[in-house]
Amino acid sequence: MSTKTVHKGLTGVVVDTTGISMVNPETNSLTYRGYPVQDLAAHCRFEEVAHLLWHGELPTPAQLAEQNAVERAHRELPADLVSTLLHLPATAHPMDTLRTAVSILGANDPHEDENSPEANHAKALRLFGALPSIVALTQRRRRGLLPLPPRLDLGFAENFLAMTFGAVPEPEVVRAFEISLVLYAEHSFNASTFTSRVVTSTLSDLYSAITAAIGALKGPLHGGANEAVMAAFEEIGTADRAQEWVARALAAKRTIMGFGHRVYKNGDSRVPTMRAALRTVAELRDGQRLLDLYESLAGAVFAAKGLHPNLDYPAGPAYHLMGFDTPVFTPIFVAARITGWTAHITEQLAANSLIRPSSLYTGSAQREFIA
Ligand SMILES: CC(=O)SCCNC(=O)CCNC(=O)[C@H](O)C(C)(C)COP(=O)(O)OP(=O)(O)OC[C@H]1O[C@@H](n2cnc3c(N)ncnc32)[C@H](O)[C@@H]1OP(=O)(O)O
Ligand SMILES: O=C([O-])CC(=O)C(=O)O
Repeated sequence: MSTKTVHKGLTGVVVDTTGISMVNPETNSLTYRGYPVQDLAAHCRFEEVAHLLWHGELPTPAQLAEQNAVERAHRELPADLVSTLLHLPATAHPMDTLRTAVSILGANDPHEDENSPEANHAKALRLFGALPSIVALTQRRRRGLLPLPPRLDLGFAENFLAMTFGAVPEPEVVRAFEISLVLYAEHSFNASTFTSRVVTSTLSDLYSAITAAIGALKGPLHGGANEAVMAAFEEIGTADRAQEWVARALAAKRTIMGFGHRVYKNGDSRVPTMRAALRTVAELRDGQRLLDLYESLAGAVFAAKGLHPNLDYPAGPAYHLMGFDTPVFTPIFVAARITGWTAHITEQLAANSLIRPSSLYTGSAQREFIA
């Protein structure tokens, strides 16, 4: 009889230390490098939060200007990348397009295999600048529109939206979008970040770690839930149908996307901030019907199962009201989480140990081979 204990799903297993963020389920709080995420969302540009995650401190004006200059220089996508992306089927999932794009950027980077902190920071900035352009291209292509050039006079969030929709929207919508980026930026050892650390631990390259992380984020139990939330809203239709829909879904043992969390059991610390951002967008974009459905479904799920919403629940409808197609929601999450992923890759390399857990064998006993 084995004395090994199986930690299914690694629940509760502490696999390493991190100085990047702290998720505290007891107090329902999340801090990035010590700062409460709500304060960062209220007061910081997303670029400042990116600097904080990468360097441990908020930037001085000079540091921010320097980082912005590099990020903006990467917004223009290489022509061969654009041409390859335009050859992918127009029906490809935008997460597949994004994963392919990162892979191509890696293959074209002569410094791909350099793993010094400086080389990897340069790659992080390259992806930080390029990802919104790839997401915008993908969204426009879905609507039969040509890609737009980047706007180098604009900040990260404004440029992202202008490249997608052709103009900068109302300042309140830009702020709501930027708040979502700050909230999505980092969340300790979630599945995609852990994936990036596993790949990094083999001393593979940053682009390989990020393509793997994108694959992990795509699943509906993780980042893909923000898309699945919209599918549920469409299925339910109106607020008055939510309770009956929940009863049927739970009776059929369906998972209700956008609810529950591996770490937070009493509510996701980011939800109130994102819910307020959703409300702002809903007021500007005729979203009362969606808001009613949001509240009614949340109430019905809590009443039936005691589950709280996670960040994907308010983010999905907010992106919908901003004008994004549902399959583009998780790619936006990627454009934000690239900051957290790359901070973790650097942290992993600074004190690396190959990540290779053990397993408890339950297959056939050893037997004789007969040729
Ligand atoms: C940004 C993010 O990635 S946040 C996460 C996004 N993912 C989702 O929204 C997907 C829906 N949620 C889920 O599938 C789960 O809550 C997870 C995967 C996020 C967390 O899973 P776990 O930590 O394994 O869940 P946990 O052990 O707490 O589940 C307890 C019970 O609640 C149930 N449960 C948890 N979440 C849900 C849900 N969304 N719908 C229905 N039942 C659920 C589980 O089936 C389990 O039921 P049981 O005791 O009868 O078997
Ligand atoms: O922490 C998790 O398991 C998932 C999550 O909320 C995130 O990655 O933002």
